[in-house]
Amino acid sequence: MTTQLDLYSAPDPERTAELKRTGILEESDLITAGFLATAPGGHPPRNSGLPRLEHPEETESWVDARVEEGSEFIKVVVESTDMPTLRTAAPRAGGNIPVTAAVAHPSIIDVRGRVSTDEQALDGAIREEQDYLDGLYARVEQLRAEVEADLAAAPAGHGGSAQDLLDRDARMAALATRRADLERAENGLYFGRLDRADGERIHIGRMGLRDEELSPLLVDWRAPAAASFYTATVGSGSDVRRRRHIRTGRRRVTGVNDELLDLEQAGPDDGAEGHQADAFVGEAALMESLTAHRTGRMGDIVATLQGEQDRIIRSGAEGILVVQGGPGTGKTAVALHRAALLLYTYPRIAESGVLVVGPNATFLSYIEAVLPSLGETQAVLTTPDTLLPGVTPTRAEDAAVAALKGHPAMADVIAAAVADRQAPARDTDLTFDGDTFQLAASVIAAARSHATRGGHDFNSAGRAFREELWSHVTDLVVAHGEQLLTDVEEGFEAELRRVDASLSKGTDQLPGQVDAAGTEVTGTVAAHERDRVRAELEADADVAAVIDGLWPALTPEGFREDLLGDRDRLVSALAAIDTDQTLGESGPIELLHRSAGGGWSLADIALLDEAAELLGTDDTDNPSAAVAARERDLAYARRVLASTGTRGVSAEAMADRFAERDTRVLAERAAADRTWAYGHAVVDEAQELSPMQWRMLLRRVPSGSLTIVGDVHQTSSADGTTSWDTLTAAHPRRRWQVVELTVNYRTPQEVVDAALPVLRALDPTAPQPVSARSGASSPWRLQVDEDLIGGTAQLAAQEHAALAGGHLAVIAPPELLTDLASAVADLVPGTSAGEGLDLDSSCVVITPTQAKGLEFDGVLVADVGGILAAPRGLSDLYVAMTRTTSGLGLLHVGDAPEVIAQVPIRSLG
Ligand SMILES: Nc1ncnc2c1ncn2[C@@H]1O[C@H](COP(=O)(O)OP(=O)(O)OP(=O)(O)O)[C@@H](O)[C@H]1O
Repeated sequence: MTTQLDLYSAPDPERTAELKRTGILEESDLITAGFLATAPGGHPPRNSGLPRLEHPEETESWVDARVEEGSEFIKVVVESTDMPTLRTAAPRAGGNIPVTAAVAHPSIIDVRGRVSTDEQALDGAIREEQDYLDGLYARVEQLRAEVEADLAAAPAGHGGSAQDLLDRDARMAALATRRADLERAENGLYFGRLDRADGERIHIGRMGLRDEELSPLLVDWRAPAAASFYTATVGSGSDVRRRRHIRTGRRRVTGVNDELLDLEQAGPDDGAEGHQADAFVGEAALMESLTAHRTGRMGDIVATLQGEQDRIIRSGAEGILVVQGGPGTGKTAVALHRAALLLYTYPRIAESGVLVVGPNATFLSYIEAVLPSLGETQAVLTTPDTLLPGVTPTRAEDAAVAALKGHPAMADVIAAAVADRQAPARDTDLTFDGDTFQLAASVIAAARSHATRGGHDFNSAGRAFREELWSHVTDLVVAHGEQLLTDVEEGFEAELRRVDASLSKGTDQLPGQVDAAGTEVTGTVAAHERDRVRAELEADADVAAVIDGLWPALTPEGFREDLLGDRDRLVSALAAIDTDQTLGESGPIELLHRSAGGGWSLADIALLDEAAELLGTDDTDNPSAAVAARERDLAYARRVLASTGTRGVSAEAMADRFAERDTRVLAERAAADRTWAYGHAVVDEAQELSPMQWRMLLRRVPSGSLTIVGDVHQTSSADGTTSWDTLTAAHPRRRWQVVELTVNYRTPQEVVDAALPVLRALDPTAPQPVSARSGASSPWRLQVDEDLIGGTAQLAAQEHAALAGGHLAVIAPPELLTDLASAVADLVPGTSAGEGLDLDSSCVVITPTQAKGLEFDGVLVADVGGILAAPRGLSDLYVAMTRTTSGLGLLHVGDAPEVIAQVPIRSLG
């Protein structure tokens, strides 16, 4: 049964009196106002402490009230159900607190506490915004109809040149994009309004819309005109008088919150909240969003961005912006919104795309919907292990080997190893046609010096080197031939003289100075004869082996195998650097040598990329990419011709046009090309990257425009960054700026406080983190000495049931994962774990590394001691404890580790 409640209603005084009489409300409870609104579907937020609805389609109601200074809390009393009463976060003075209560039988909901508002003003505001929203949708419908008409009117595609077909293709693609844009309008199209002192109103939304006269109806949130929606505060000098947040559910306005920024203008009953300079922007809308259920996927926060976040998002595209921030401060959200803003603002970035790098595939699934929801598809989402097209790491590797391969000195090792492959200058013999020729060391050295002049890559320089040697060898062979001819000639003349003498008959002319093949028998070889000699030389496998061997064409993969698989080569390359001091004394040669063969590891990717950069492309040996591209173009051309019924154009001719104008979408082209120059890159969980991975990444963005977000207290990889100074110092020529986010939007203050000793153990000087809300969680710990797996699984089942459909993560050390996942799955069907983690599952069992960047309604940390035992155990524990939006349980074997000792104990009940 669906129950509809009035959108807004004042509390019923009679009913209130009855509630006081029956003791549900206390006499001292002051009820000044209460409002209800309904939105079908959904569940109460986890933080409400209310059970999930068995039939969520019945109703979900929320109460929105302004809480005045001095109030401690507001409480929602739900009569006629046995649901607990709700105590929300202690309100900030002057802020709005949304309270969500799910009511199966909503006979009455009252708000108590000192709350006040003017429901008539709100009612009017909602009607006003509903009218505006209706107008926006009318315009959207009109634009949609135009796009559909254009699509229908597009020529069927018969006949015409290949160029015409391509133009038609491009036009259809543009119309389809426009249609997709307009479809996005169904979700949160309009969310903000600014009233300026001069009476101008700006309506802000997910996209820009204009009326038929081209006057703006809706300003895209990214446009400069929208900036003050996120940043204007009382006393900030802006001319904004009122900021209004409009909450919508599809095409219906469900709530309005006003903040008056020009307090002198605000009357006492303006129906709006005053705004403190340090308060949140649109607090009611923000709190509603923060306490909503997690879905397993990140959503955009475009309606509730806060000032410090907005300033980062809008800062210019130049240089590298490092955003440091504790857990939950919105770094990921900010980085993605910044990418959307840059794509919108700078055409040159849109033309070359944005690279988004995240720590693992699960994290990419978690964030993948954010940019499309903001209308941006020109981004390539990737992880460090897929940054090198065509190479997939399949091999696990020791942390010590991985750390060694990630060390910045490996760049010198690779460079030295590459140099070692360039023509060692020693006398070298080769045999051709039964004769032995010598390439003198001095000739090889000169050719090498000519080839490396001008800073060419290894393979280009190698081509020049080999060409010089081929030419030299040809000279040697030709000279040898000339010598033979001279010898023959001299022998012939001697013979003639002998004959002359014997015949006593003089001669001054030899028969035929030029023979039939054009060879000048006087000693100079004709050009075409030289070419013939060169061709014969090149066809000689032994000669080619000697010349190619002096400076071989190399692929990065072959080079890496040759290097790591050959102890002598390693010794020689490592001799280039002071191994004791730079790579440690743990036997770098042995560690690296051992890691040869058996596929690629993650750390190999950056080494291969470094090698690829120095080696350059080897087109001669690798035509396959070009062949594959041609086949793809041909197949596509045939499909287009077949589907459009075009005659008179061959698939080959059309494919030729594709080759000139690659029809793959930008993101596809970029992802397949190692040398693609992205317009901007976003690097998330950036603290995890090794110095060698940084070199690889920075190469992808020659413009040097990057947004790097991370937290140096959450670093878990052995070769990751624990100070941004190290990173900036390693690349002094780049332009760096480090900024900080300070407020945790994910984790309630109680959890932040519970994690504080861990943070302080990591860094005693770390600033005290602040959360946006409190009162939503009571972290606990429990000693589980016997049957850790079974005990944890049981607790997980209990917690999962208590979440009533909310998302639970059990975070455990890697060695427990398999057993724990199967034990939890026995009790909680549908539990997901391991590779290919299903984020839609309401229960997951994961390691701290896998949990990076994710968030859940509740978290159970299994075996705190086991997590702390890892090389970066404190960081891992800090990550694990800060993934929750509400509940946190910590399980430990034996005495509680010191860093969690002050968390209250929960007894097994
Ligand atoms: N202004 C905001 N409005 C609404 N929600 C927000 C806002 N800022 C952050 N959040 C929410 O807070 C949560 C944490 O954000 P996010 O994952 O971006 O933080 P983070 O700094 O990357 O965290 P971590 O370092 O722990 O991975 C997300 O659910 C995000 O949507």
